[in-house]
Amino acid sequence: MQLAELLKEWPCSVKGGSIRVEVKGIEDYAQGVKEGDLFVVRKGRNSDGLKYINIALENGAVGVVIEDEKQLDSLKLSVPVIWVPNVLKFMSYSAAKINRYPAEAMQVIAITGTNGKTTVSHFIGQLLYALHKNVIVIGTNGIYINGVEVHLDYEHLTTLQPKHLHKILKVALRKGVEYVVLEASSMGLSKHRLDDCSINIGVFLNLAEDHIEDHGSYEKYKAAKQLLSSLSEQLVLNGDDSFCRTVGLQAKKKKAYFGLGNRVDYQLQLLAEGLVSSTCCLQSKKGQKVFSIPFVGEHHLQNVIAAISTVSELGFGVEEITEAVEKLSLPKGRLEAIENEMNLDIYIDYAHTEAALRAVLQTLNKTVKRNLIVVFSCGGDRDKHKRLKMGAVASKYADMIYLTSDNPRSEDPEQINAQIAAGFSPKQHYEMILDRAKAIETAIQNAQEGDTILIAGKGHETTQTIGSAEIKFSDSESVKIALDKCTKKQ
Ligand SMILES: CC(=O)N[C@H]1[C@@H](OP(=O)(O)OP(=O)(O)OC[C@H]2O[C@@H](n3ccc(=O)[nH]c3=O)[C@H](O)[C@@H]2O)O[C@H](CO)[C@@H](O)[C@@H]1O[C@H](C)C(=O)N[C@@H](C)C(=O)N[C@H](CCC(=O)O)C(=O)O
Ligand SMILES: Nc1ncnc2c1ncn2[C@@H]1O[C@H](COP(=O)(O)OP(=O)(O)OP(=O)(O)O)[C@@H](O)[C@H]1O
Repeated sequence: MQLAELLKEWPCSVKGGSIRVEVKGIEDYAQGVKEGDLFVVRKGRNSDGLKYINIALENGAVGVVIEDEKQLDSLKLSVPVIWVPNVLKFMSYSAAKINRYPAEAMQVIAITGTNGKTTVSHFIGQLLYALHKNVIVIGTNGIYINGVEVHLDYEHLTTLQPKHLHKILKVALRKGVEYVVLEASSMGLSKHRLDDCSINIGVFLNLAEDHIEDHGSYEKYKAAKQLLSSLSEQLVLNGDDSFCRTVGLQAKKKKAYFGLGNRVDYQLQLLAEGLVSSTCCLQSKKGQKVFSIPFVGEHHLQNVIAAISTVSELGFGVEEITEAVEKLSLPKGRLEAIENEMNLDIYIDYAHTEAALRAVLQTLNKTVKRNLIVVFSCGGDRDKHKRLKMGAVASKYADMIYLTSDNPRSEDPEQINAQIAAGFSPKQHYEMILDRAKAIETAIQNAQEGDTILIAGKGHETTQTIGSAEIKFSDSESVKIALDKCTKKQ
């Protein structure tokens, strides 16, 4: 696409060079610039793109985009210098336009909330695939087309940067994908990563305190989440959550509420709960239906009803949707059971917020046969307020707690754990083993037949960040190694 064509509908000022050049892509990482790309100068937390203009030009940049108007005069370059009021918005706009707006040709569902985004996106993906639709799911756990993970070379974020997202969507469209399910992180929304995604349905799950340091305050975090409302044509909202209700009240557009409580368009009532499944009744404008869900626990019911209502709003019948629900499975690292010969119930779960830890412990508390043992810690350099609260929640349900390390980053994990332990009840049994693999091994070694062990916080993750080093680490691998050692000893 010609630069002149790209800039036609966008407020900008241009100096120098020719705008009759072909633009192939948009890039804000100078070392990643390819011949024909526009380089976007962005001031970040650690650096300033201004320092890297020469690298971008050497790599073949055909124009440089800036946000600081003063630089229009100070930068003397051989290529056009383009001033735009907001480089993040421009990156989204131009990535969509250069790739010919692939999202417009598909149905796009974007999901936000503090907890459950990955789970609900995978549920929606699984339901649509079961209904014979081609679907791409993009989020924390990676990119999946029709349930199969696609490995691509891109910066792995929950909400992808537009420069990657629209390229991926263009390829997906070519492969016949009709539905796109995106996780909308608060950071992604506030950085305008989803501005040009033609979102058909915006789904609001819940809101709890999280990412406060990233945004500066809880109010700003809330405001970032709320941005999804204005980006979406239609909303599907959790009627049991007060923030979601407020978003719904303020939005003058088509909306549907879901929930376990009253005054919703899609209500899920729990009729009976077994060890691994629940029998539920769905009441909606489309009628009533009793069916089985292959999970127990309130948060799972909330996630299932969020997925059912979204797919129903896309126009599918309740009968076919509920049939598919019976075959749903949880994404990697979400209450993932690890089989073993020691008669232990071992689970890995991505719970790293107070609400998530409560949800998963309440669920396990229903099925635990003997002691409930929890191995966890909290991440360093962020959300310090949640440590004491997570300690209190763990202590309410756990018979034994192993405090360990969970991406301590620049903080001392011992200090992090002291802040968690401040929330424990005075009688709480606990031990601190900072080496996470060792903590997992000790928990398994000391457990007795019938015990349940929850290893919380890292879920599907494959790294542990200690200081500035990113070390390879996986909870599921560590469990398998520990089980091997313990069974050999027996
Ligand atoms: C807070 C945030 O949005 N950070 C992103 C941001 O970093 P930054 O603004 O600090 O950039 P910087 O490193 O200071 O560099 C400034 C500029 O110089 C450029 N540069 C820099 C160095 C260099 O050698 N060459 C170069 O060209 C950079 O590309 C950038 O344009 O720009 C970087 C490059 O585009 C991103 O990698 C980085 O995301 C990081 C990886 C990140 O983890 N972001 C997290 C906070 C995030 O977005 N997470 C959410 C999930 C949160 C949730 O669960 O809600 C997500 O959606 O994944
Ligand atoms: N509806 C829910 N309410 C509370 N907790 C939940 C809910 N759904 C899932 N969880 C808990 O949160 C954890 C993370 O779930 P999931 O990855 O789906 O959420 P997420 O919003 O994508 O998280 P993140 O933003 O951190 O990537 C789960 O492992 C589970 O412990």
